[in-house]
Amino acid sequence: MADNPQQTPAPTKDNGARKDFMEPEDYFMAAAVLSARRSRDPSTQVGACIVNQDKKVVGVGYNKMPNGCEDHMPWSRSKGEDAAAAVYANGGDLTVATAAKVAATAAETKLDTKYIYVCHAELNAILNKNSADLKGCSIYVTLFPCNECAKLIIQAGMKEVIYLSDKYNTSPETQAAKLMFKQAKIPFRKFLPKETEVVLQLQSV
Ligand SMILES: Nc1ccn([C@H]2C[C@H](O)[C@@H](COP(=O)(O)O)O2)c(=O)n1
Repeated sequence: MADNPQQTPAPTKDNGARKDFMEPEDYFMAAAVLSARRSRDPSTQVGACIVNQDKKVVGVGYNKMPNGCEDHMPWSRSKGEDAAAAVYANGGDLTVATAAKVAATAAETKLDTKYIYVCHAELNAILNKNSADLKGCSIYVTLFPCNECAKLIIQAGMKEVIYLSDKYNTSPETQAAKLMFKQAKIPFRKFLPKETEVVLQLQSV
């Protein structure tokens, strides 16, 4: 050891430290998954956790309506789907449901769906940051970023994206995001957990 001061000394004996502690990456993705649980979105809860080069969490976020708008904005995915669901719920037949869906879709305006209002998890994590900037940070996300979030991630100077789900991989938003990450040389990779499940005890232990 004295020969090479750069080398980290190997532990000489077992110091009694716990061996089954959570790996850093599992912890960061778990923080994203837990943040997602805060979302009121009825179909997809998304969480994000930003980590700096010292492996410190510097921001978390989840998909939510803008502050003050939570109780007023629609969570519908499409007006047509809602109309059809309502007809089904009332015991209506498929023909009526289909007709309702077609009519509603034709008349649909974006103002009736969540997409135009909701703030994505990544945006909120970025805005919640507790550091001056996010240069060189990694972002752990439960769903692959869309094109708009990709722009934010790139412009913030983040260095990598680690994602859990890529369920919208054929959408133009995801494809555009991947194209931009590749051009900007920001690697993205699917998260591979060491632990596949984290159980939290919220009562006193
Ligand atoms: N990277 C992403 C992608 C989507 N979101 C949000 C936006 C919506 O609230 C929800 C997706 O809803 P769906 O189309 O699955 O009903 O997820 C996000 O925060 N970050």
